[in-house]
Amino acid sequence: MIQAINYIEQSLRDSDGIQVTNPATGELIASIRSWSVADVSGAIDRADRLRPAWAAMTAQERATILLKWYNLILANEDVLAEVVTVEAGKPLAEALAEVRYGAAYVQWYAEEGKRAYGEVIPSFARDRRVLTLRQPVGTCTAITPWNFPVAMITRKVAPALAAGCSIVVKPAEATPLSALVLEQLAIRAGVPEGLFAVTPSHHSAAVGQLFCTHPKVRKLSFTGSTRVGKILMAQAADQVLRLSLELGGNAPLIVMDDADLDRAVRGVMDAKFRNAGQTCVCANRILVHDGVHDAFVEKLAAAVSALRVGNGLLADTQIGPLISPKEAQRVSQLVDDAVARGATVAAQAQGAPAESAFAAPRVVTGVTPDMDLASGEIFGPVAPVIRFASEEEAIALANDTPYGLAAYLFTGDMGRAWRMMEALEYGMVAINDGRLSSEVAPFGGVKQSGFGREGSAHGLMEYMEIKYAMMGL
Ligand SMILES: NC(=O)C1=CN([C@@H]2O[C@H](COP(=O)(O)OP(=O)(O)OC[C@H]3O[C@@H](n4cnc5c(N)ncnc54)[C@H](OP(=O)(O)O)[C@@H]3O)[C@@H](O)[C@H]2O)C=CC1
Ligand SMILES: O=C(O)CCCC(=O)O
Repeated sequence: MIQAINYIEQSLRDSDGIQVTNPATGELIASIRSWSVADVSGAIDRADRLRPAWAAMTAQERATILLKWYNLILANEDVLAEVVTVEAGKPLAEALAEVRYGAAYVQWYAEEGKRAYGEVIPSFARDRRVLTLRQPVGTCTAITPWNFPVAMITRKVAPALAAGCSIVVKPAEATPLSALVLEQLAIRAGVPEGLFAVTPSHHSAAVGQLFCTHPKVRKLSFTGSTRVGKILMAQAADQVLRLSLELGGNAPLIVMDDADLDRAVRGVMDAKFRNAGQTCVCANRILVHDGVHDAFVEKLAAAVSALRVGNGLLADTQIGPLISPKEAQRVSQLVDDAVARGATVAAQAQGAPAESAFAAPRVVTGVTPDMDLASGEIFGPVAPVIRFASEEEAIALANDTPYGLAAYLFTGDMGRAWRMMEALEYGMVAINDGRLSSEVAPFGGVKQSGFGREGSAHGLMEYMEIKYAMMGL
């Protein structure tokens, strides 16, 4: 932490700043500068002034700097992981995995930026030539959440910089420290100071509005709740601003009666309990075929009861706190409501201190789709189990939600896997596995989970425009 504090010294302020606390202990970690809307506006102007020189560089020159940034992130991975753990709560091993995952986006886009090819299209006339080129969108903005304080930044900033854009980022108020360290490492790598600017602010709504209305801004990329995504989309209409929205999810995880149950349990442990259930791709409803329901629940209950809950800095912790005591209370209320309506807590891990940000990992059976535990995004370590009797019913239940981000399917029949994968109305489907996130793959949703893709070659195109050039001979 001391090294991290050295990196971000300039951002540290007295008690009037943003108070960053450790969710595991409630302790104050740092008080940092909260940017005013006028200051953020100035940061956008500056990023816009620096942009043309950056865009004029070759992709290879930008790649060299991005690869330096990648190496600096890895060289400082322990520092960054500790910052992630103390500000977001996730266990140190998971924090380190996030830092490496986040760094991988920087490496990927350093390389992919060199492949932003145009086309020569067979012409519509003998005396005309038709071509396209890819050009950077311009000055971009991003708003990021607290659940992945490193990776949600790098997967927006790396493609933006690789494409030749500048970008101003407002991180979540709960987790600005990782973002500030990333910014300092980027500057050390050679990214001109201000081209990628981090502007933590108490005034999230006003900064969001500024990002949508500042005349120099050409794009906003947002990861967070569907509620805020809708506000931003409405605000962006006035400027016809380009948007990428990565919003909430309600991921089904379907276990068919021909599935390998041990594999399915491992899948739930990955897809449900990663980051204590606080990811938008976390399995939110475990749909289990009648024929294997009891056997599956028994295995899942054993695995969940054995989870070790505690402070993320302790070596054997598997489940850290939620981001705040309020979130833990909200998750408990969802479980209480389901139980009052007939559901049962079939298993619970021990060790979550009461009246804190910790929430006990639980398996809840007898859940029906009308319960809030099944219809909303839980964002906590609770696995609600819903029974079904046929493939058709599983698909109908899975698709019966306004969300469409990720879905998981466990089956031993490859024909069924293909058929069901096609029928699931989701941007991402994992078959016989609980993890699908990777810098090489396009991450994103359909329906009210948003639009746009992050990662892969598609993620670069979010920061580029196609220009069509026609030449008469
Ligand atoms: N898709 C995903 O990855 C995520 C989904 N969620 C879902 O959202 C729920 C609530 O989480 P929460 O953190 O409140 O998510 P939010 O959508 O409120 O926050 C995400 C980001 O948006 C900012 N923000 C908040 N209000 C506005 C606004 N009016 N205009 C512009 N930016 C705004 C936040 O800033 P600040 O924090 O500084 O207020 C933060 O940087 C979770 O329980 C979960 O269901 C949450 C996080 C990530
Ligand atoms: O919850 C999120 O928004 C972050 C996605 C996590 C991932 O990349 O897997």
